[in-house]
Formats: sequence, structure tokens, C-alpha cells
Amino acid sequence: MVNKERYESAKAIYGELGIDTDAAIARLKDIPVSLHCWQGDDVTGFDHDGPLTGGIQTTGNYPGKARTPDELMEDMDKAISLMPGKKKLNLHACYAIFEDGEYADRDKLEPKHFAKWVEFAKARNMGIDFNPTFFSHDKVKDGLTLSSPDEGTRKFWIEHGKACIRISNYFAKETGVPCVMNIWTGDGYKDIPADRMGPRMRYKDSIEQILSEPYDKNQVKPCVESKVFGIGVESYTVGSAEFTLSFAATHEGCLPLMDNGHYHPTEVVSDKIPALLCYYPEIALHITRPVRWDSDHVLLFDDETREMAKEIVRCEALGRVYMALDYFDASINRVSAWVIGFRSWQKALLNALCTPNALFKKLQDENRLTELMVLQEEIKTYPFGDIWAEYCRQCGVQEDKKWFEEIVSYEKEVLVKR
Ligand SMILES: C[C@H](O)[C@H](O)[C@@H](O)C(=O)CO
Ligand SMILES: [Mn+2]
Repeated sequence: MVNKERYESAKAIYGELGIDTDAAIARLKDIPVSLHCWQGDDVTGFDHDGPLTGGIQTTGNYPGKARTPDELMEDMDKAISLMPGKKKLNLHACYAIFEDGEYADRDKLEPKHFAKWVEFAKARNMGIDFNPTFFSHDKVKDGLTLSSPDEGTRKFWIEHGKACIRISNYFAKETGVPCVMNIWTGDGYKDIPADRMGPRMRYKDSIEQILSEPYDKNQVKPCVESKVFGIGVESYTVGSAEFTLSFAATHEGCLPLMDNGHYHPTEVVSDKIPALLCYYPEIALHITRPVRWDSDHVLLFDDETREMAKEIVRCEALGRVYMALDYFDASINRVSAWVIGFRSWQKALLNALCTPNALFKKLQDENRLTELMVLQEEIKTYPFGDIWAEYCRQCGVQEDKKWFEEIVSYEKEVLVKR
């Protein structure tokens, strides 16, 4: 059977459950997902030569890492050509592009240092999300930035945050798409601290100072990302879940950002999404795959990934959740890592849109839980692959099995020559 016939047959099967697969495909094409630039170069950036710090780590030494803005853009273009769906570009401040020997430290960054990225995004019809970079820098003092007891250090990082607000405002104006600006720091202590509240009060004040910088409240969406622990920061994290949720709840316009690698291993973000949606008009996500801890493995189409997407869809919250990918693997082809992760999240969203959510809710409300279990199990073996193949076809990208051939050629022709 050719693909089109397979799609028609799958469409009829889903149709019996009241699912309109054409509508699901059309809807997904319009939903932006933010693609993180830092998968392409192991979270290095262009403004320093030092190691990756902040309690995060990339492992592996696969050949072909992007070393310059041009290489990173070239790799991203290759990846994008193999991903269906609408993309946004997610940048970190350390990816500033300096020209003609110019350099600006993080507290002095200006929109002009990101002009090339704006050009790149506009040419591809993408909005831009942004992240101040509070790590991999010699002004991280004793592992602390915004919560440092040293006023000079704290001031430097507050100025960095303010510069990033101005840059986010510029991104939104230039692209016409709201810019999600996420504040994450690795601030914390390896061992048991003597004062847990002091750093948090300083952190609160620092973020408040950053957010006092004028910006268009409809166009820039500041977020605070929580974390349970990092490498070398095992005992105490300043920006804990309780801290960031409370901060966002009490500061209008500030969104909570949940990274699903940032919780205890038995906690699931799929359950936290509807809880937060009861209270916050908008929330943000970093979507990753934690293996035993915040390992930032490449996202796959696994159970929890599917469950997170299902929650967003069945809460009718596609317009209220800003979705960004956040993982980094240096042990495999990096372009492939981008593609697998992005396609996995697209699959998860499409799968969620092809789930009979109204029917399942009805069964739950009528306490027909056996029937609910049976149907939830059976739909797992429905011909979803045929719907996915049709989505890829309509988006003009290679279907599964085929896209990897292009990666193999790209590796031979471009990556290994670096
Ligand atoms: C590079 C990102 O900002 C970083 O991954 C952060 O979002 C995070 O999740 C740290 O663990
Ligand atoms: Mn994250």
C-alpha cells in the first residue's frame, strides 16, 4: 500500500473514535516549538574559552562540533530541514556574535550583538526566545551569581539580566513574535548551607531589579526556571521549585518554567502541568529526557514525553504553554540529536491531538475505569505511524528511515572536515 492509502486507512480507523486526523495535522503545523541553539556546540557559545559550569555537563567527543556562528547556523539549517512543524529559535546570551575584534562582557551586551541571529530567524520565519547566561564566566563567584553576598558580583549579573531584557525586547520587536526570556542560574551549595533564606532573599531582589528594566509586557515573557540540584551543587539550590513558583505567582507577568529534568526522579512534570494551569494564565517548559538525574539526554517518544504532550492538549492549553527543548548530547551526531528530539516532541504532540480526549474524560467522569484502561491501552497500537508520515509529507520533510541518510551525507561532506 502506498503512503496515501495507508493514511486514508489510518484516518478511517481514528475516525471511528471521533478523531479528525486532518484537523490534528493542520493544528500542529501552527504550534511553535523552540529549538535550542546549544545542542549544536555542547553549550559553549562564542564569548569565552572556559569550561561549561553551573552544575551542568555535556559528555562525549563526537566529531564535527560547531565552532563558529556560521557553522552553528549551517548545522541548524540542516537540522531544521529535517524537522516538520513550526520552530522558534532559542538563544543563550553567550551566543552573542562579535564582529571585527569587538567584545562586550555580559553586563554590556547590546541588541547589535545579536543582529545576525535576528537576520537568521527572520529569513526562516522564526521568533526568538532568549536566556541570560549566568554560567561559564569568571564572574561566577564561589558558584553564585544573582544570590551572591558580594555586591559587585550581584550587580554584574543584575546588569546582565537587564541587558538581556533589552535584547529580548529587541527580538520581539524585530520578529513580531513574543520573546520568552528564561532566568536560570546554577546558584547553590555543594554541602549543607548555614543560611538558606539569605541567598533566596538576595535572589528575589536581583530578579526584581532585572524585571524593573522597562519592556513591552505583551511581547517579552520573563520566566524563572527551578532546579532541584546540579553537579557540585547537591545540597542546596537557591532557585528551588517552591522559590520560583512563589516568585512567579507574586510577580505579574513572570511565568514559572518547569524543566522536566529538574525534579526528583519519581516526580513527573506531566502531572505538574495541569496543576499549574489551574493558577497561571501561561507557563513555560524545558523538555528534556532525564536518565536517573538531570542528564539532558536527547528527547525520545517515550511514555513521559507523550504524557506531557497529552496534558497540554487535553487541558486545551496549546496557546498557554511555551514549549522549548533543552538537552545536549556530545556523544552522537549533534545534528541528529537535534532532529530526533524535535521530531519526538512533534510526534508526542500529534499523538496527543489524535487521542480521543473528550471520550476518555467522559469514561473517567462516569467511573468506567476498566473501559478507560482498555481503550487507553488499545490506542497505543493504532496506526499512528501513518498519520505521522502524512504530517511529514505535508510539511515537506523526509519521513522516518529516510532523514538519517541525509545526516550521513552531511557528516561525510561537512562535519568530519572540521
Ligand atoms: C542551557 C540551559 O539554560 C540550561 O540547560 C538550563 O535551562 C538548565 O536546564 C540547567 O539544568
Ligand atoms: Mn532547562
